[in-house]
Amino acid sequence: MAVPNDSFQAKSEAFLAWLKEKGAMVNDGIALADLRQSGKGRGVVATKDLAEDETLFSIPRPLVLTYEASSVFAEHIRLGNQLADPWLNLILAMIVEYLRGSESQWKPYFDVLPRRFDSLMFWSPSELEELQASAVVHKIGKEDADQAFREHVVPRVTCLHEELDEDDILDLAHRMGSTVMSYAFDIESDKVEIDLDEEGYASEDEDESLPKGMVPLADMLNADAARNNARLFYEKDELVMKTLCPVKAGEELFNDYGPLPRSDLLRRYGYLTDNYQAYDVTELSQDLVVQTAKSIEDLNETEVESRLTYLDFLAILEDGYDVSRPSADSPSPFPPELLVLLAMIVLSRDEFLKLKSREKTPKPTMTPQLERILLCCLEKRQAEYETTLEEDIALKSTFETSHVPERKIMAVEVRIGEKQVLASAIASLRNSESAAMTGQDETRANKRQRIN
Ligand SMILES: C[S@@+](CC[C@H](N)C(=O)[O-])C[C@H]1O[C@@H](n2cnc3c(N)ncnc32)[C@H](O)[C@@H]1O
Repeated sequence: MAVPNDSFQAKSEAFLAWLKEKGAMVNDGIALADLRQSGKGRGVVATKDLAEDETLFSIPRPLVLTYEASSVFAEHIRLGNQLADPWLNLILAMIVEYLRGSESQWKPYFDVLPRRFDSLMFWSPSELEELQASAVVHKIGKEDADQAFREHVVPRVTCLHEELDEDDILDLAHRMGSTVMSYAFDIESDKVEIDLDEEGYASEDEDESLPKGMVPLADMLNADAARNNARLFYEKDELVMKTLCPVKAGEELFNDYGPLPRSDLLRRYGYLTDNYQAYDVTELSQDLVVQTAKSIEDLNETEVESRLTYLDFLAILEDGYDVSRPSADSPSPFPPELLVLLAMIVLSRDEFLKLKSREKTPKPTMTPQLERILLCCLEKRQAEYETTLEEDIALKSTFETSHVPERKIMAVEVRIGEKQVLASAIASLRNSESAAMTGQDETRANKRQRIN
């Protein structure tokens, strides 16, 4: 008896048929699989053993959904109505193409894109409360997105669809905005050289300015931190997904979404896996750091302000500083920018003026004075969470035997990760404090011995 072709599977098949009809090449050793059982939606899996550097599929550039390729672009050029923001442009293009229904060449693609999201934008206030003091709660940006959509997207869509009211358009904008956030690629042209760091990531500024595009099928690959085995290459006429290592039949193909802390993974993609634990961070706000330093060191308000203004002028002042888990590559949990900020605000006035005259900053070197301030910052930060790490670990152990909503489980994982980062940074500072005290005791004992 034939297996019933549910609409999920039928949509996947129609999507693949559409791709091939439009000139995409798809390796017959891969399949677009139904991974809903493991909570991953669709994913790409190997159906045969694949070699390293093997082409999985290639997508002709005209199939990539970009603002420039969409039907709205020519209209905006005619009206002089373009936006400078590449994200808003793509969201607008997606809305307009989606509303064209079967008139749009991308209709079979929209049929496999999600309508429901677990990213933080869609969490209720009570679900967000489970994240406690995580700084990610302040980075969701729903109000800012609403404002940008009202100002730029709603009027442009209304011009084309008078039948839609503002709320309908806002809902669509959030849906497309979240799709773009978790599916879009930075589209490198085959000509432009961009600066990539050692791990192959563009800097945040480069990232923001690159045009954004939706690459059908390339965005059906899931990701799981260290399990990355495929990558998209930007060639002249097409975008090509290739294996990075040999892949066995039955294994899933994973793209790389970047070294994201689990809080950000949840914010942008709405899922978590343990493999991202290594990237967890907890944020110390500039305000917390500055206020703590002021109160411990009894610093002068005006002096501190002048140091902050100077760091801002040098473009090295941040709103928040990520404390991370120490690793072999980066053994200190504290970013150099945080040490520079602290070193700068505790400098004497003379030393500050000397550095300023040469447009310099202090070296990011840890000192006992900075350690004392940081320890106090971390303890204050720890107290901002409503429960302790131990309480959360005990709570997590009850999840196996009781039914708990998925979003709550993910929130508890995120706050456990952040509290572990805090606990480990606090332990490292306390160890260093007690090592310094032992060192002082030994020096004193040695002196005494010499005197006796
Ligand atoms: C670029 S899409 C990948 C294709 C997606 N699975 C689909 O069905 O359309 C990114 C989304 O896939 C899901 N995802 C990716 N990797 C995952 C993983 N390792 N575990 C669970 N969900 C994952 C998340 O919902 C994420 O927002």
